[in-house]
Parts: sequence; C-alpha cells; structure tokens
Amino acid sequence: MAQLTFFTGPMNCGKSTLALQIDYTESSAGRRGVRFTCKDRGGESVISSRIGLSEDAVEVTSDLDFWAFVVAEFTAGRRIDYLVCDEAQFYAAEQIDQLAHIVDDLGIDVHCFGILHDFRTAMFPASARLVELADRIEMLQARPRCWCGQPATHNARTVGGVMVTEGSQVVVGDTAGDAEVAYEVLCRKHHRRRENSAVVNVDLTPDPLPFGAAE
Ligand SMILES: Nc1ncnc2c1ncn2[C@@H]1O[C@H](COP(=O)(O)OP(=O)(O)O)[C@@H](O)[C@H]1O
Ligand SMILES: Cc1cn([C@H]2C[C@H](O)[C@@H](COP(=O)(O)O)O2)c(=O)[nH]c1=O
Repeated sequence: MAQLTFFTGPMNCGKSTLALQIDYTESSAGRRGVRFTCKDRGGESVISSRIGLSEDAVEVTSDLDFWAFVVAEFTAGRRIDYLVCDEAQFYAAEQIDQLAHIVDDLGIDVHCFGILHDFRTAMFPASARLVELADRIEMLQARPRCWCGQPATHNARTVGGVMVTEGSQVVVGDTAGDAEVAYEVLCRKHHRRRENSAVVNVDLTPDPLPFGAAE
C-alpha cells in the first residue's frame, strides 16, 4: 500500500538529509522518483542539506498541480514510484490534497519533509493539512538542542540577534551564519519566555578541539 508520510521536526534536525537519503536508497533499488522543493536556502530548484549533499529538484510554485504533473509523466510513458517533497511547509494546502490523491488513486509513495510551526508557533497551512491527511507522521530523531540543553521543539526568528514574534510567515533563512534575519531552535520554555542564546549571553560556538584531537 502506498503511503503519504510526513517527516517533521524543528529546523536543522536532518529533514533534507533524510529526503536525499530516501531518494538515493529508493533509486538504487530501481525505483523511479521525482524530487520537489520550495524556496530552499540553497536557491531555486535544489534540495540542499547542511551535511553537504544537494540534488536538483522541481521547484513547487503556487500554480503547480501535482496530480496534473504526475499524469503528464505517465502519459509521456515515464513511470513514477515515489515522490520526495522537501520544504513542504511552503506548499499550498490544496497541493497537499493533490499529493494524497496521488497516493490513493495512483499507488505512488509520497515522502514529505517540513517544519510544523512558524516562528510564532502557528502551524504552516500545508503542515496542518499534512497532519490531517498523512498516513504516518515521523518526528526526526537527531533533534537539535536548545541553548539550555533541552531538546529543541520550536523555531525562533531573530532580527539582529533578538527574538521577534511579528513579521511575515515566510522568510527564508538559516540557523547559522551572521544574517540580520536568522533562526534559532529553542525548547518551548525558552521560546515562550523569548529567551534565545544571545539574549541570555550563551555562546554556542563549538569547542574547536574535538575529543581525542592532538594539541
Ligand atoms: N559537518 C557535519 N557533520 C555531521 N553532521 C552534520 C554536519 N553538518 C550538519 N550536520 C547534521 O545535519 C543536520 C542538519 O541537516 P539538514 O538536512 O540541513 O536539516 P533540516 O533540513 O532539518 O533543516 C544537523 O542537525 C546535523 O546533525
Ligand atoms: C520558523 C520559520 C522558518 N522559515 C524558513 C526558514 C528556512 O528557510 C525554512 C526551514 O528550513 P529547514 O530546512 O527546516 O532548516 O523555513 C520561515 O519562512 N518562517 C518561519 O517562521
């Protein structure tokens, strides 16, 4: 039975890495898939993971109809066994319905990857629809930690290092680097208290000497 699966977790927990791993593993077994992405940090039409992997992908625009796309591929004589859909939080809710239709009526496995909440803790419309429709929801296990050491569950947006709770739902950005608008993953308590690492003066720079390294 084909399934609609939603792999989720906060930013930086390995979703894009797993998307590329699943695609690699499936295609190595002779299955044919199509990769999709939307507003990846690495640019248009790419799935990029912080671990260094990246692959080209079809960019999901607001007018893309997944059902029509797959039917056109079939009509052109191309087989499709699975879809890998990264940054799914940015899709339209109706596009998630199209993906469920593809699973049910064409028997194609659909693997979706995305964050659940925005920086205000509200669910993205597409993520909410995935929670409503998915056969399976998987929380990724490599969960990043809040600066306090607790597992991070929420995504904070920072502007100039200070956590904000107002602004557009969609602003592409990263958890690392020195961009004016950035993100930091936090536990619920510190998200609720608006206490990110810069505000409480915690330096998250890793120790430059890994365990066992010669001095
Ligand atoms: N140099 C590295 N070595 C090993 N793992 C890394 C390295 N850089 C990043 N990672 C892993 O990659 C994860 C982020 O992967 P990514 O697929 O970009 O996350 P997501 O798509 O969920 O934002 C980090 O949590 C970390 O586990
Ligand atoms: C919380 C939040 C995030 N985003 C953006 C920031 C990134 O470009 C992506 C998440 O990518 P990742 O692969 O999971 O790291 O989403 C946003 O636009 N709005 C938000 O509130």
